[in-house]
This record gives sequence, structure tokens and C-alpha cells, in this order.
Amino acid sequence: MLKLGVPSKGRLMDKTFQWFGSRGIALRKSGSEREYAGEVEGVDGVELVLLSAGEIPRELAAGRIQLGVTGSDLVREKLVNWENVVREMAPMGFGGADLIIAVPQAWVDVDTLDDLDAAAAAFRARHGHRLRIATKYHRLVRDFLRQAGVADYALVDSQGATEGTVKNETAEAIADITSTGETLRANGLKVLSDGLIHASQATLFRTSRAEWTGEQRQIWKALERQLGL
Ligand SMILES: Nc1ncnc2c1ncn2[C@@H]1O[C@H](COP(=O)(O)OP(=O)(O)OP(=O)(O)O)[C@@H](O)[C@H]1O
Ligand SMILES: O=P(O)(O)OC[C@H]1O[C@H](OP(=O)(O)OP(=O)(O)O)[C@H](O)[C@@H]1O
Repeated sequence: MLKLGVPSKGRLMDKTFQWFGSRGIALRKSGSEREYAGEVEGVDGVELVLLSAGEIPRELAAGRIQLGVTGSDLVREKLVNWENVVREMAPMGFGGADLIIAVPQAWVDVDTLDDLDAAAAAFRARHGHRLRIATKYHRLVRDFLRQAGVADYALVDSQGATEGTVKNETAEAIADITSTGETLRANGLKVLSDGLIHASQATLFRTSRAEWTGEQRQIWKALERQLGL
């Protein structure tokens, strides 16, 4: 069998089911709405596993599932050297969101990463501690800021309502996902002009770690054909 991990709820699940459905493969939850087991019709040998989108990268890395649908941001965030661990098989054209760095709109002199770097140094000199950036995307933000040459900051962990941390004075800037931009605006924040860390979308991944049996390779070939990959 080939195990396919799919987000267990919400928009990502519905759109994933539609994406496979329009390619002749019916995915559905079996049993009750709250049961996390699934059924696959239209291709033999594929087993559906419903998981949290955030756990799918780790399950792929561990080889407990061979295929998985999740946001490209989550794979990059959760897996060290993700390119060695999974392969991107198909961007799916939904679940789009940008991981960005945003600062208060009131910071009229800060529009770029260079400006942020200068503001961070000034902030430290004035306040005696580093400028705080709230995020749940620690790895992606650190890598991005290192490459941009911004060093004088501290990450603070925020697992939700991240845009609120600035008003609540637990951070000066944030790095979070945005789609319409409404949450940023409502919280008086603006995106740095060169502050796009990653443009994410739902993506079909396959694990490159696990050894595949001959049977699994056959199933994959059939699936690839059916999906037109
Ligand atoms: N407006 C949006 N807000 C948040 N995430 C979005 C948005 N649009 C697309 N996404 C994507 O959805 C994915 C996150 O989905 P979801 O919140 O279901 O995952 P999760 O972290 O596993 O959640 P949970 O822990 O609640 O199960 C990410 O890849 C993210 O980029
Ligand atoms: O640009 P917008 O369309 O306003 O969307 C962005 C918001 O949506 C997400 O939050 P979500 O409600 O998924 O919850 P979270 O805070 O737990 O991430 C994200 O974290 C932003 O807060």
C-alpha cells in the first residue's frame, strides 16, 4: 500500500478532495464526520490517512506516509534540509498564503529589511534589549534574516493571533502568514517591501527517504499517470 496523508479538516481538506476528484480519484472520510479514517476510489493500493497539516511533514520524513498534501511553508519550516527529505510532486493551486515580515505602520522610516536592520540597532541602543519579532515560523525567519544580514533581533514564539503581539507589546514586529492582508491592516501593521519570506501553497509531496517496495513503485506509477504528473 501507499499511504497518502491529507489535512483532516477545513479548506485544505475540502480543496484537496476536489483536486483529486477532478483527476478521477475520489477521496472521502469514512464513517462519521469526526472519524479520521478515509477511503480512496479510482486507483488501487492507495490508503488515505487524515492528519493535521502541521504533522504531515514529519510523517513524510519518518516514512510513515509515502505521499502527503500540506502547505509548502510547513515542509520548509518543519524539516531540516527539506529538499533531501521530500520531493515536491505538484503545486496544487490552492491554500495560497505569503509568509511575510511586518512592522507597525507608524514606523514611517522602515520600509525595507535594511531599514529594519538600522531600526533594530537603534532599538537596542535605546531600550537595552533586542527588537522582538513574534512568529511560529522560527526556522524560515532565522534563515531569511541571516541571508538578509539582519542580526540584532530576538524571536519570540507566537502560536496564534501573532498580529496582536505588537499591540500587546510583547513584540515590535511579526512574521506570519497573510492572504487578504486584512488581519495585518486591522492591527496597524505593514509588510516590508522586500519582506516576503515564502509564497506558500498546498503541494503534493512524496518522501524520498523510505525505501519503496516494487509494489509501491507500481502503485505510484499508476497514480502519477492518473494525476497527469
Ligand atoms: N489565511 C490563512 N491563514 C492561515 N493559514 C493559511 C491561510 N491560507 C493558507 N494557509 C495555509 O494553511 C496551512 C495551515 O493549515 P492549518 O492551520 O490547518 O494547519 P495546522 O497547523 O496543522 O493546524 P492545526 O494545528 O489547527 O490542525 C499552512 O500551510 C498555511 O500556509
Ligand atoms: O491575511 P488574512 O486574510 O487576514 O489572513 C491571515 C490570518 O489568518 C491566519 O490565522 P488563522 O485564523 O488561520 O489562525 P492562527 O492565528 O492560529 O494562525 C494567519 O495566522 C493570519 O492571522
